[in-house]
Amino acid sequence: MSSKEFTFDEVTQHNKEGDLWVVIDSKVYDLSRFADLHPGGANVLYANAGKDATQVFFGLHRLEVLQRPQYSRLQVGAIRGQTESIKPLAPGELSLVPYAEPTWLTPGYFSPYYSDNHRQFHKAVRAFFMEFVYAEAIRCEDSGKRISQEVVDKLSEINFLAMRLGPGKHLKGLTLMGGMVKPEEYDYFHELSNSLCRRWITNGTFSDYFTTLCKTDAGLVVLLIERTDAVSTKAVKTSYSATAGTAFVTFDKARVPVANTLGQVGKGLSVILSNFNHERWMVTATSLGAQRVVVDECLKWTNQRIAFGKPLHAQSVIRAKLAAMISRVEACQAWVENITLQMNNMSYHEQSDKLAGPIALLKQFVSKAGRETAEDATQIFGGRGITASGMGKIIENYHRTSPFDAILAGAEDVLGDLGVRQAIRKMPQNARL
Ligand code: HEM
Repeated sequence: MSSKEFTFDEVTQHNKEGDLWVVIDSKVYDLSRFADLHPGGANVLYANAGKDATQVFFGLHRLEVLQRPQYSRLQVGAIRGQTESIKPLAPGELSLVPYAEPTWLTPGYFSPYYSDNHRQFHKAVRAFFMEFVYAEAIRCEDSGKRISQEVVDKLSEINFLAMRLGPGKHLKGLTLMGGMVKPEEYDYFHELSNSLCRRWITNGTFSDYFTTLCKTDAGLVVLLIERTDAVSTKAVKTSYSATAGTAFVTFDKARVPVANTLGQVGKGLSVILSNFNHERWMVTATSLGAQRVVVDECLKWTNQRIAFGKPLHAQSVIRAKLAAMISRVEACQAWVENITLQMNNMSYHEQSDKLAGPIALLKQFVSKAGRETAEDATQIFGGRGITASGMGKIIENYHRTSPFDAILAGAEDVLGDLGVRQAIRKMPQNARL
């Protein structure tokens, strides 16, 4: 990238085919030779030759286009006396777009639930994911390949997978996030605060061990089955993720040591059910993180996309959609945080008794809200919301993958039913109108 400086008058001289410069956010690009290669065609570039194309550029491209090496090298200098104002977030940096972050992370707002330690922890985890995981996750989603051992090792270094199991005695003696939080102080709000970071499930195709519910003459039992020649897996293509490793697993006379029995023989179902509340809560937390990203994308897009001379948000129908999605994500956040507070203060058995119903209803509500938001966002982005690259790629991804949240750990209808049945079970005998 050149550090040369130009006046705007100098740029305006380069205004024709074969000698074509534009200014984007104070930076000067020489597109003379690129014009014929431009995916959007040469004519649109000729129409902007020698001009400041910032607005028109951001109506059609994501910022990341300019950061790709093959395009960043088209920059020949900058306009004298001006500095760039449009920058990507640094790792760990918070979005300043309204509602893109929950209030506990927004300067000037308050929360009864989080301490400064939660905030520092969240910042460090977010920075870690941006620095070490995000690029790899995107690469593997495109290729369907297993994540590298290097990233797995990085995650192990901070004991991320152990933290994903929630607070508890399994954390004893571990150094969490480089010592940022003591194992005995790690709580469900720390875990919730991780939810703004994307992650993927590695199972089936990549697993070394399979936690399996088996039917025996003595009843159901859960076994930890090691991958051997007797175990084969076949990748299953899904609409939600290439890196989820979803697989069809076949066991052919696999033998398992008695020591690999989880729980008691005949009580297998209890073992499987024992994790459900935490898993369902975790799904609501990750859905919430994704919904915030969608709000951030939609507010930016409706602000920068100019149609008929006005930003998209000049249309009341667009503002109504934004209002609905903001309200939904704030409602979800408030409910998730309330449940998280209960989890922090209840024993495992109290949680099983008092929270199974509320968590089931919460998950139903959050995943439905997510899918409504996915629909609204797709309408706002139009054709770009259904293309997997370019401006609407995150919306396309969320619209395609949000049904995952509606199914994983219990489908919406089943959870709604469970929530109400739990409430009915707890009705006082003498309750009358
Ligand atoms: C440094 C300057 C530019 C670069 C590197 C660039 C690069 C690209 C790339 C890579 C795409 C493919 C879509 C994507 O990945 O988002 C694209 C699409 C497009 N570009 Fe550019 N572009 C530049 C400037 C401009 C300008 C000044 C205009 C003016 C109108 C323009 C109009 C378009 C259009 C109309 C499309 C198709 C968009 C769509 O189908 O949604 N580009 N450009």
